[in-house]
Amino acid sequence: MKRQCIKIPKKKGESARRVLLDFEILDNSLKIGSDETFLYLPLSREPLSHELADLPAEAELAEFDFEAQEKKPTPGDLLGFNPAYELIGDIALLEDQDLDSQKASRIAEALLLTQPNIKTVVKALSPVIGEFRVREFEVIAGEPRTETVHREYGCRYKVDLSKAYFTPRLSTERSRILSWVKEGDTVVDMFAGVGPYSILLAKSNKPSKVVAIDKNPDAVHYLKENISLNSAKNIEAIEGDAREEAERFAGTAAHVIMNLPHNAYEFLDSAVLLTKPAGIIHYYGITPEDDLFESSVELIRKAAEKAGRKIEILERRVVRSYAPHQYNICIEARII
Ligand SMILES: C[S@@+](CC[C@H](N)C(=O)[O-])C[C@H]1O[C@@H](n2cnc3c(N)ncnc32)[C@H](O)[C@@H]1O
Repeated sequence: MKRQCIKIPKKKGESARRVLLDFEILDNSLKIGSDETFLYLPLSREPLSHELADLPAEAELAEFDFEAQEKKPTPGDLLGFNPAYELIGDIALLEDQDLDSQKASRIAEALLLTQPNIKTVVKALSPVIGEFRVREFEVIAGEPRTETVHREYGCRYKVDLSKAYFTPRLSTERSRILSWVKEGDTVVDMFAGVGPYSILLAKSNKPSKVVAIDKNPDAVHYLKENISLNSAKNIEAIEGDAREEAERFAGTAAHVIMNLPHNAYEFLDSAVLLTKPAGIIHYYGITPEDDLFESSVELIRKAAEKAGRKIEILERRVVRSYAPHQYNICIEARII
């Protein structure tokens, strides 16, 4: 099957393969291709510019007709059904809190047997709750821990899932926000968690400064560790309440990221305060299907009007389905 790939002279093939593995963009379901001079390394997605920059200079994007790898047994082959799980670093998370312990153990065993990248299987004991948006877990099998390192777009995020929020499900969303940011912009990430938006943005070298705020001391502990793990520059990690910190950075932000979907509306005054003229708020919400955007747009408009400003809605989109008839949405609003 024809696929996009990295074409590289054979003598540089191994170093290119390692870079692609590191960024998790080598498609392992396909056999690496070759001819007399070149290797063809299949890609699982379009590489970002900083990922391409890390490849040997001789690397180029190309197309190649690949053969599929021989099929290894899957968890579904052992179980007779495909188990639902989320992979965060080397931890597989079974999200169904109603899963009985016998079935959970069978799934865990099948995952550990067939997926060498999984070292621990945990089951969620609660939904994401509280001000810090964390959940409780039970380790079902494997190494007894809830800390892991997750790789995303060439960045590494260390996180203890029982202490700070993290989900890989927003990875596409994070790269979408990256596409909004321009050279020299100041970005304020009001609810930064362990840093997946802030660090990706800082690593792109586009913003002149990223201010990453979180109230959860554990999240900020990992945020700081992740800043050094990724050698991210021009980023300031702040443990504090976004509302209070907004005073300090008033009028500076070209972009304000509000990734606290259940409560972001309570912080709109602060987000407006943060924006410089024509700055953009990236507002996340959880909304019902019969009012996906209208009420949220009104809340943004009211917060802007209170500050004597106007809004222009640039984009609105459904990020993902959240619960029956409820959606995680994002609105991009320019504050004029
Ligand atoms: C849904 S999580 C998002 C984290 C991160 N943006 C991500 O994508 O992984 C929301 C974060 O907001 C933080 N938070 C909640 N209230 C806050 C406040 N008043 N000020 C700053 N951070 C807050 C929580 O601790 C949590 O880490």
